[in-house]
Amino acid sequence: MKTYHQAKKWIWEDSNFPNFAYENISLDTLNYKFGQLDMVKKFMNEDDTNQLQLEQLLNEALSTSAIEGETLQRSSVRSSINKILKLGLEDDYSYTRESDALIEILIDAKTNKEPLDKPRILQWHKALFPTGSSGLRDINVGHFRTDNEDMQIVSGAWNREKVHYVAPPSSKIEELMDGFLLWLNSDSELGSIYKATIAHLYFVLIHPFDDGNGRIARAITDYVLAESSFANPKFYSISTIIYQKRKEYYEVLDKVCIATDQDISLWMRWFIKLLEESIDSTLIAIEAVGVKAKFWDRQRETKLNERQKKVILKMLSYLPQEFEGGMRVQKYMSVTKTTRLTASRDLSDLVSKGVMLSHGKGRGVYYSLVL
Ligand SMILES: Nc1ncnc2c1ncn2[C@@H]1O[C@H](COP(=O)(O)OP(=O)(O)OP(=O)(O)O)[C@@H](O)[C@H]1O
Repeated sequence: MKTYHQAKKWIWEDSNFPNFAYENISLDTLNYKFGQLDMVKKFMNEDDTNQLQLEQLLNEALSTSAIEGETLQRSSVRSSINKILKLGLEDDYSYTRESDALIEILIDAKTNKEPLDKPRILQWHKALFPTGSSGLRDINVGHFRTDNEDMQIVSGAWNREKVHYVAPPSSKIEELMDGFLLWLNSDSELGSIYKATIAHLYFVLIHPFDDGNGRIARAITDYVLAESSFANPKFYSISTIIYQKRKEYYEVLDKVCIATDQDISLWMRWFIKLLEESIDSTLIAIEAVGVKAKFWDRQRETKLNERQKKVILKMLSYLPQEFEGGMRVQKYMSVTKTTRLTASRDLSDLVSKGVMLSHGKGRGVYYSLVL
Protein backbone atom coordinates (compact mmCIF):
# COMPACT_ATOMS: atom_id res chain seq x y z
CA MET A 1 0.00 0.00 0.00
CA LYS A 2 1.30 3.48 -0.83
CA THR A 3 0.94 6.25 1.72
CA TYR A 4 1.05 9.91 0.77
CA HIS A 5 2.84 11.88 3.47
CA GLN A 6 0.18 14.56 3.57
CA ALA A 7 -3.13 15.62 2.05
CA LYS A 8 -1.06 16.14 -1.04
CA LYS A 9 -0.52 19.27 -2.92
CA TRP A 10 2.80 19.50 -4.68
CA ILE A 11 4.80 22.62 -5.35
CA TRP A 12 4.04 22.47 -9.10
CA GLU A 13 0.28 22.33 -8.50
CA ASP A 14 0.30 25.93 -7.41
CA SER A 15 -0.30 28.45 -10.20
CA ASN A 16 2.80 30.38 -9.10
CA PHE A 17 5.16 27.51 -9.93
CA PRO A 18 8.03 28.07 -10.71
CA ASN A 19 8.19 31.60 -9.33
CA PHE A 20 10.37 30.51 -6.45
CA ALA A 21 10.77 32.71 -3.41
CA TYR A 22 13.70 32.61 -1.00
CA GLU A 23 15.37 34.71 1.61
CA ASN A 24 18.66 36.32 0.85
CA ILE A 25 21.43 33.91 1.81
CA SER A 26 24.89 35.29 2.32
CA LEU A 27 27.56 33.96 -0.03
CA ASP A 28 30.40 35.54 1.97
CA THR A 29 31.65 32.28 3.53
CA LEU A 30 31.39 30.41 0.25
CA ASN A 31 33.19 33.15 -1.68
CA TYR A 32 35.89 33.23 0.99
CA LYS A 33 36.38 29.48 0.53
CA PHE A 34 36.51 29.83 -3.25
CA GLY A 35 39.16 32.50 -2.71
CA GLN A 36 41.13 30.15 -0.45
CA LEU A 37 40.96 27.40 -3.06
CA ASP A 38 42.07 29.79 -5.77
CA MET A 39 45.02 30.89 -3.66
CA VAL A 40 46.10 27.35 -2.76
CA LYS A 41 45.86 26.29 -6.42
CA LYS A 42 48.30 29.01 -7.41
CA PHE A 43 51.00 27.24 -5.38
CA MET A 44 50.37 23.86 -6.99
CA ASN A 45 52.45 22.62 -9.89
CA GLU A 46 50.82 21.37 -13.11
CA ASP A 47 51.08 17.69 -12.16
CA ASP A 48 49.39 18.23 -8.81
CA THR A 49 46.66 20.36 -10.41
CA ASN A 50 45.97 17.62 -12.97
CA GLN A 51 45.98 15.00 -10.24
CA LEU A 52 43.49 17.04 -8.22
CA GLN A 53 41.17 17.38 -11.23
CA LEU A 54 41.40 13.66 -11.92
CA GLU A 55 40.57 12.80 -8.30
CA GLN A 56 37.62 15.20 -8.18
CA LEU A 57 36.18 13.91 -11.46
CA LEU A 58 36.62 10.35 -10.27
CA ASN A 59 34.86 11.13 -6.99
CA GLU A 60 32.06 12.97 -8.78
CA ALA A 61 31.40 10.05 -11.14
CA LEU A 62 31.46 7.43 -8.40
CA SER A 63 29.31 9.46 -6.02
CA THR A 64 26.65 10.69 -8.44
CA SER A 65 26.02 7.06 -9.35
CA ALA A 66 26.23 5.81 -5.78
CA ILE A 67 23.55 8.26 -4.55
CA GLU A 68 20.95 6.22 -6.40
CA GLY A 69 22.60 2.90 -5.61
CA GLU A 70 24.39 2.44 -8.94
CA THR A 71 27.87 1.07 -8.34
CA LEU A 72 30.62 1.77 -10.78
CA GLN A 73 34.10 0.31 -10.35
CA ARG A 74 36.72 2.88 -9.38
CA SER A 75 39.19 1.28 -11.79
CA SER A 76 36.84 1.47 -14.80
CA VAL A 77 35.95 5.10 -14.12
CA ARG A 78 39.65 5.96 -13.79
CA SER A 79 40.34 4.09 -17.01
CA SER A 80 37.56 6.03 -18.82
CA ILE A 81 38.96 9.33 -17.59
CA ASN A 82 42.43 8.34 -18.74
CA LYS A 83 41.11 7.36 -22.17
CA ILE A 84 38.79 10.33 -22.74
CA LEU A 85 41.15 13.00 -21.42
CA LYS A 86 44.16 11.27 -23.04
CA LEU A 87 46.13 11.56 -19.81
CA GLY A 88 48.58 8.79 -20.65
CA LEU A 89 48.44 7.29 -17.15
CA GLU A 90 49.19 3.69 -16.36
CA ASP A 91 45.92 1.93 -17.23
CA ASP A 92 44.30 -1.46 -16.75
CA TYR A 93 41.86 -0.70 -19.65
CA SER A 94 38.88 -1.69 -17.54
CA TYR A 95 36.66 1.11 -18.89
CA THR A 96 33.08 0.15 -19.70
CA ARG A 97 30.35 1.70 -21.87
CA GLU A 98 28.67 2.98 -18.70
CA SER A 99 31.79 4.55 -17.19
CA ASP A 100 32.78 6.11 -20.54
CA ALA A 101 29.31 7.62 -20.97
CA LEU A 102 29.14 9.09 -17.49
CA ILE A 103 32.60 10.65 -17.81
CA GLU A 104 31.67 12.11 -21.23
CA ILE A 105 28.60 13.75 -19.66
CA LEU A 106 30.48 15.11 -16.66
CA ILE A 107 33.28 16.53 -18.81
CA ASP A 108 30.74 18.05 -21.20
CA ALA A 109 28.89 19.62 -18.25
CA LYS A 110 32.03 20.97 -16.62
CA THR A 111 33.78 22.29 -19.73
CA ASN A 112 31.42 22.90 -22.68
CA LYS A 113 29.92 26.36 -22.27
CA GLU A 114 27.58 26.15 -25.28
CA PRO A 115 23.93 26.75 -24.30
CA LEU A 116 22.33 23.77 -22.63
CA ASP A 117 19.42 23.16 -24.99
CA LYS A 118 16.94 20.33 -25.31
CA PRO A 119 18.96 18.19 -27.80
CA ARG A 120 22.00 18.36 -25.52
CA ILE A 121 20.04 17.30 -22.42
CA LEU A 122 18.41 14.47 -24.38
CA GLN A 123 21.86 13.42 -25.60
CA TRP A 124 23.09 13.28 -22.00
CA HIS A 125 20.15 11.08 -21.13
CA LYS A 126 20.82 8.79 -24.08
CA ALA A 127 24.46 8.50 -23.04
CA LEU A 128 23.49 7.68 -19.45
CA PHE A 129 21.60 4.57 -20.54
CA PRO A 130 23.70 3.08 -23.34
CA THR A 131 21.77 -0.19 -23.22
CA GLY A 132 18.35 1.48 -23.47
CA SER A 133 17.24 0.14 -20.13
CA SER A 134 17.61 0.81 -16.43
CA GLY A 135 18.22 -2.49 -14.70
CA LEU A 136 15.56 -4.82 -16.04
CA ARG A 137 13.22 -1.98 -16.96
CA ASP A 138 13.03 -0.59 -20.50
CA ILE A 139 12.88 3.18 -20.36
CA ASN A 140 12.28 6.03 -22.75
CA VAL A 141 15.92 6.78 -23.54
CA GLY A 142 16.81 10.17 -25.05
CA HIS A 143 13.22 11.40 -24.68
CA PHE A 144 11.21 13.05 -21.98
CA ARG A 145 8.76 10.72 -20.31
CA THR A 146 5.43 10.13 -22.04
CA ASP A 147 3.83 7.62 -19.69
CA ASN A 148 0.32 8.56 -18.50
CA GLU A 149 0.95 7.02 -15.09
CA ASP A 150 1.99 9.18 -12.13
CA MET A 151 5.77 9.71 -11.86
CA GLN A 152 6.32 9.00 -8.21
CA ILE A 153 9.41 9.09 -6.03
CA VAL A 154 8.93 6.27 -3.57
CA SER A 155 10.95 4.51 -0.90
CA GLY A 156 10.48 1.45 1.27
CA ALA A 157 9.58 -2.19 0.68
CA TRP A 158 7.19 -2.87 -2.21
CA ASN A 159 4.18 -3.47 0.04
CA ARG A 160 4.92 -0.52 2.34
CA GLU A 161 6.01 2.14 -0.09
CA LYS A 162 6.09 5.75 0.95
CA VAL A 163 5.43 8.30 -1.77
CA HIS A 164 7.77 11.28 -1.36
CA TYR A 165 6.81 13.17 -4.45
CA VAL A 166 4.55 13.00 -7.45
CA ALA A 167 6.08 14.94 -10.35
CA PRO A 168 4.05 16.90 -12.92
CA PRO A 169 2.20 14.75 -15.49
CA SER A 170 4.01 13.94 -18.72
CA SER A 171 1.58 16.15 -20.68
CA LYS A 172 3.15 19.20 -18.97
CA ILE A 173 6.79 18.24 -19.39
CA GLU A 174 7.51 19.88 -22.77
CA GLU A 175 6.14 23.23 -21.61
CA LEU A 176 7.86 23.06 -18.23
CA MET A 177 11.19 22.10 -19.79
CA ASP A 178 10.90 24.92 -22.37
CA GLY A 179 10.43 27.32 -19.46
CA PHE A 180 13.32 25.74 -17.55
CA LEU A 181 15.77 25.94 -20.46
CA LEU A 182 14.74 29.48 -21.31
CA TRP A 183 15.38 30.49 -17.70
CA LEU A 184 18.65 28.50 -17.55
CA ASN A 185 20.09 30.09 -20.67
CA SER A 186 18.97 33.62 -19.97
CA ASP A 187 21.44 36.10 -18.59
CA SER A 188 20.15 36.76 -15.15
CA GLU A 189 21.25 38.86 -12.27
CA LEU A 190 21.24 35.77 -10.10
CA GLY A 191 24.91 34.84 -10.36
CA SER A 192 26.05 31.28 -10.92
CA ILE A 193 25.84 30.06 -7.30
CA TYR A 194 22.20 30.98 -6.83
CA LYS A 195 21.38 29.87 -10.37
CA ALA A 196 23.05 26.45 -9.97
CA THR A 197 21.30 25.93 -6.64
CA ILE A 198 17.88 26.73 -8.09
CA ALA A 199 18.54 24.81 -11.33
CA HIS A 200 19.20 21.57 -9.45
CA LEU A 201 15.92 21.80 -7.57
CA TYR A 202 13.88 23.16 -10.50
CA PHE A 203 15.00 20.21 -12.65
CA VAL A 204 14.29 17.45 -10.10
CA LEU A 205 10.88 18.99 -9.43
CA ILE A 206 10.00 18.71 -13.12
CA HIS A 207 11.55 15.20 -13.19
CA PRO A 208 11.30 15.03 -16.98
CA PHE A 209 12.78 11.57 -17.50
CA ASP A 210 11.70 8.04 -16.62
CA ASP A 211 15.05 7.61 -14.90
CA GLY A 212 18.37 9.39 -14.45
CA ASN A 213 16.85 12.66 -13.23
CA GLY A 214 19.13 12.92 -10.20
CA ARG A 215 22.32 12.35 -12.18
CA ILE A 216 21.32 14.84 -14.86
CA ALA A 217 20.30 17.43 -12.23
CA ARG A 218 23.75 17.10 -10.68
CA ALA A 219 25.42 17.52 -14.09
CA ILE A 220 23.29 20.63 -14.74
CA THR A 221 24.49 22.07 -11.43
CA ASP A 222 28.10 21.65 -12.56
CA TYR A 223 27.26 23.14 -15.95
CA VAL A 224 25.91 26.32 -14.34
CA LEU A 225 28.80 26.59 -11.88
CA ALA A 226 31.26 26.24 -14.77
CA GLU A 227 29.99 29.61 -16.08
CA SER A 228 32.05 31.19 -13.37
CA SER A 229 35.82 30.79 -13.40
CA PHE A 230 35.82 31.46 -9.66
CA ALA A 231 33.43 28.60 -8.82
CA ASN A 232 34.93 26.18 -11.36
CA PRO A 233 33.57 22.70 -10.55
CA LYS A 234 36.63 20.96 -12.00
CA PHE A 235 38.22 21.25 -8.58
CA TYR A 236 35.53 19.99 -6.24
CA SER A 237 32.83 17.35 -6.22
CA ILE A 238 29.34 18.25 -5.05
CA SER A 239 28.04 14.71 -5.46
CA THR A 240 30.63 13.39 -3.01
CA ILE A 241 29.15 15.53 -0.25
CA ILE A 242 25.56 14.85 -1.38
CA TYR A 243 26.37 11.16 -1.14
CA GLN A 244 27.72 11.58 2.40
CA LYS A 245 24.62 13.59 3.32
CA ARG A 246 22.08 11.79 1.16
CA LYS A 247 19.64 11.38 4.05
CA GLU A 248 19.54 15.16 4.52
CA TYR A 249 19.35 15.66 0.71
CA TYR A 250 16.16 13.60 0.55
CA GLU A 251 14.74 15.17 3.71
CA VAL A 252 15.19 18.70 2.40
CA LEU A 253 13.73 17.76 -1.01
CA ASP A 254 10.79 16.10 0.76
CA LYS A 255 10.03 19.35 2.56
CA VAL A 256 10.52 21.65 -0.41
CA CYS A 257 8.46 19.62 -2.89
CA ILE A 258 5.33 20.49 -0.89
CA ALA A 259 6.15 24.19 -0.57
CA THR A 260 3.06 25.46 -2.32
CA ASP A 261 3.98 29.02 -1.31
CA GLN A 262 7.05 28.47 -3.58
CA ASP A 263 9.38 29.24 -0.67
CA ILE A 264 12.58 27.29 -1.32
CA SER A 265 14.78 29.04 1.30
CA LEU A 266 15.40 25.74 3.10
CA TRP A 267 16.87 24.20 -0.04
CA MET A 268 18.93 27.31 -0.84
CA ARG A 269 20.45 27.39 2.65
CA TRP A 270 21.17 23.66 2.62
CA PHE A 271 22.73 23.58 -0.83
CA ILE A 272 24.94 26.62 -0.32
CA LYS A 273 26.26 25.03 2.87
CA LEU A 274 26.86 21.87 0.86
CA LEU A 275 28.94 23.84 -1.64
CA GLU A 276 30.99 25.20 1.25
CA GLU A 277 31.62 21.67 2.46
CA SER A 278 32.61 20.55 -1.04
CA ILE A 279 35.32 23.22 -1.11
CA ASP A 280 36.48 22.24 2.40
CA SER A 281 36.84 18.68 1.23
CA THR A 282 39.01 19.78 -1.72
CA LEU A 283 41.19 21.89 0.58
CA ILE A 284 41.74 18.80 2.74
CA ALA A 285 42.58 16.76 -0.38
CA ILE A 286 45.12 19.39 -1.45
CA GLU A 287 46.71 19.27 1.97
CA ALA A 288 47.06 15.52 1.46
CA VAL A 289 48.92 16.15 -1.81
CA GLY A 290 51.37 18.31 0.14
CA VAL A 291 51.75 15.61 2.79
CA LYS A 292 52.55 13.04 0.09
CA ALA A 293 55.14 15.30 -1.51
CA LYS A 294 56.84 15.88 1.86
CA PHE A 295 56.78 12.15 2.60
CA TRP A 296 58.65 11.29 -0.62
CA ASP A 297 61.02 14.15 -0.04
CA ARG A 298 61.98 12.70 3.36
CA GLN A 299 62.28 9.15 2.00
CA ARG A 300 64.24 10.09 -1.12
CA GLU A 301 67.35 8.23 0.04
CA THR A 302 65.57 5.25 1.67
CA LYS A 303 66.10 1.93 -0.08
CA LEU A 304 62.74 0.27 -0.68
CA ASN A 305 61.88 -2.89 -2.60
CA GLU A 306 59.06 -2.97 -5.20
CA ARG A 307 56.60 -4.58 -2.77
CA GLN A 308 57.21 -1.90 -0.18
CA LYS A 309 56.81 0.86 -2.76
CA LYS A 310 53.52 -0.65 -3.96
CA VAL A 311 52.11 -0.80 -0.43
CA ILE A 312 53.23 2.73 0.41
CA LEU A 313 51.64 4.10 -2.78
CA LYS A 314 48.40 2.34 -1.94
CA MET A 315 48.38 3.74 1.58
CA LEU A 316 49.15 7.25 0.36
CA SER A 317 46.34 7.06 -2.19
CA TYR A 318 43.86 6.83 0.69
CA LEU A 319 44.95 10.13 2.23
CA PRO A 320 43.48 12.17 3.91
CA GLN A 321 41.90 8.96 5.26
CA GLU A 322 43.99 6.27 6.89
CA PHE A 323 44.30 3.09 4.84
CA GLU A 324 41.48 0.77 5.98
CA GLY A 325 42.36 1.15 9.66
CA GLY A 326 46.10 0.70 9.01
CA MET A 327 48.25 -1.84 7.18
CA ARG A 328 48.27 -5.41 8.48
CA VAL A 329 50.36 -8.44 7.54
CA GLN A 330 47.37 -10.10 5.87
CA LYS A 331 46.62 -6.99 3.77
CA TYR A 332 50.28 -6.66 2.84
CA MET A 333 50.22 -10.26 1.64
CA SER A 334 47.18 -9.67 -0.53
CA VAL A 335 48.38 -6.35 -2.00
CA THR A 336 51.84 -7.70 -2.89
CA LYS A 337 50.88 -11.38 -3.41
CA THR A 338 53.64 -12.51 -1.09
CA THR A 339 54.09 -14.94 1.81
CA ARG A 340 53.45 -14.16 5.47
CA LEU A 341 57.16 -14.37 6.24
CA THR A 342 58.15 -11.87 3.53
CA ALA A 343 55.29 -9.54 4.47
CA SER A 344 56.39 -9.52 8.13
CA ARG A 345 60.03 -8.96 7.17
CA ASP A 346 59.15 -6.10 4.80
CA LEU A 347 57.01 -4.41 7.42
CA SER A 348 59.67 -4.72 10.15
CA ASP A 349 62.19 -3.30 7.71
CA LEU A 350 59.90 -0.31 7.04
CA VAL A 351 59.59 0.30 10.80
CA SER A 352 63.36 0.12 11.30
CA LYS A 353 63.87 2.62 8.45
CA GLY A 354 61.42 5.06 10.03
CA VAL A 355 58.91 4.79 7.15
CA MET A 356 56.18 3.17 9.23
CA LEU A 357 55.15 2.92 12.86
CA SER A 358 53.78 -0.26 14.37
CA HIS A 359 50.83 -0.19 16.77
CA GLY A 360 49.25 -2.83 19.00
CA LYS A 361 50.46 -6.30 19.81
CA GLY A 362 50.18 -9.89 18.59
CA ARG A 363 47.30 -10.46 16.16
CA GLY A 364 46.13 -6.86 16.54
CA VAL A 365 49.36 -5.32 15.26
CA TYR A 366 48.95 -2.80 12.47
CA TYR A 367 51.18 -0.23 10.75
CA SER A 368 50.79 3.39 9.76
CA LEU A 369 52.98 5.66 7.63
CA VAL A 370 55.16 8.25 9.30
CA LEU A 371 53.79 11.37 7.61
N1 LIG B 1 10.93 14.56 -2.53
C1 LIG B 1 11.58 14.80 -3.67
N2 LIG B 1 11.14 15.77 -4.49
C2 LIG B 1 11.77 16.04 -5.64
N3 LIG B 1 12.89 15.41 -6.06
C3 LIG B 1 13.38 14.45 -5.28
C4 LIG B 1 12.76 14.09 -4.04
N4 LIG B 1 13.47 13.10 -3.49
C5 LIG B 1 14.48 12.83 -4.34
N5 LIG B 1 14.45 13.63 -5.41
C6 LIG B 1 15.39 13.69 -6.56
O1 LIG B 1 15.10 12.63 -7.42
C7 LIG B 1 16.28 11.85 -7.69
C8 LIG B 1 15.90 10.41 -7.79
O2 LIG B 1 14.91 10.29 -8.69
P1 LIG B 1 14.41 8.85 -9.15
O3 LIG B 1 14.15 7.98 -7.98
O4 LIG B 1 13.35 9.06 -10.15
O5 LIG B 1 15.73 8.25 -9.77
P2 LIG B 1 16.45 8.67 -11.10
O6 LIG B 1 15.54 9.48 -11.90
O7 LIG B 1 16.98 7.42 -11.65
O8 LIG B 1 17.66 9.56 -10.62
P3 LIG B 1 19.15 9.10 -10.52
O9 LIG B 1 19.82 9.47 -11.77
O10 LIG B 1 19.65 9.91 -9.37
O11 LIG B 1 19.18 7.62 -10.31
C9 LIG B 1 17.18 12.09 -6.50
O12 LIG B 1 18.55 11.90 -6.83
C10 LIG B 1 16.86 13.52 -6.16
O13 LIG B 1 17.62 14.39 -6.96
